[in-house]
Amino acid sequence: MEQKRIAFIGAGNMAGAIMGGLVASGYPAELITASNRSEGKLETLAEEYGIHTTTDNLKAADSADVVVLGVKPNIMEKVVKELAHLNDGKRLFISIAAGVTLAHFEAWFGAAVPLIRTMPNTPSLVGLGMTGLYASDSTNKDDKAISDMLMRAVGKTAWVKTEAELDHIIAVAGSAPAYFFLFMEAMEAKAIALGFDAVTARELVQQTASGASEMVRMRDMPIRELRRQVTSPGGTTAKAIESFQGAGLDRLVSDAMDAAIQRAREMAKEL
Ligand SMILES: NC(=O)C1=CN([C@@H]2O[C@H](COP(=O)(O)OP(=O)(O)OC[C@H]3O[C@@H](n4cnc5c(N)ncnc54)[C@H](O)[C@@H]3O)[C@@H](O)[C@H]2O)C=CC1
Ligand SMILES: O=C(O)[C@@H]1CCC=N1
Repeated sequence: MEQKRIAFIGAGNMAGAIMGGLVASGYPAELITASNRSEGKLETLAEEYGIHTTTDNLKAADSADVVVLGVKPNIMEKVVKELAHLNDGKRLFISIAAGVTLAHFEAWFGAAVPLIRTMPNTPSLVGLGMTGLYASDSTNKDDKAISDMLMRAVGKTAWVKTEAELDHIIAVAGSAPAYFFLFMEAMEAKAIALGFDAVTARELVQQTASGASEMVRMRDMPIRELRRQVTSPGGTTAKAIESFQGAGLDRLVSDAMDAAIQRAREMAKEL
């Protein structure tokens, strides 16, 4: 694939992770420019990755073939309107923002735009991201390939065929690290209440979560079967699982994921 000049507009946590992943995967740092409102983050990025930096969004985007829009959803309209005249039908725009739809982008650009919407998650910061991607009709094969390459630099990718499915990706992956953190927080708090010191409690929870996750990754069997293997009939695990299921865990999880999807739709309407 021909190597493109890539500009990141908004160089926060998520965009910073993608830039780091790109450079680590061997993408030439001299082809990457980060633009951010504040200079502090830019200095760190320039030092760590050797990329170009600027506080001038327009300058960054103007010199790029691919523009990654990495600002928060409520800032997006302002940023896009500033860059709208750069939409020449060839330059690719990639959004990582939740709840900002293709219709918003087209309204703010004032025209159809080659745009790929993505929904990453924070484990991208440690190279274990899971990103959903959706391509607008104005994009081509190369646009999809470069977006996929960008997000694979920080983890795995899954393409969806409709924009609505990106809201489902938010529920299953984008927001989902927080569900696991919440569960781990509750376990850590209980471990401390049981008398473990904070360091040990954290390690017990972290290593167990990581071990369970690795088993799902490495063993080609249903997750239900992995659970069954821990659960001796009449044993301790069975009692714990009974307690979770008695409290309606499946329903709680399903309701929580529906709430995330609902909020993504609302956010789109609020813009
Ligand atoms: N945090 C998460 O779990 C996820 C976040 N996202 C999306 O990623 C996007 C960025 O989120 P984070 O990286 O977490 O936020 P962040 O706050 O770390 O990054 C946003 C950056 O944009 C900069 N910025 C603000 N106004 C600007 C402007 N006018 N021009 C240039 N830069 C400007 C800020 O200084 C900041 O560095 C959001 O749209 C969010 O919806 C998507 C998936 C997951
Ligand atoms: O909570 C949010 O709105 C963003 C999108 C997915 C994860 N964080």
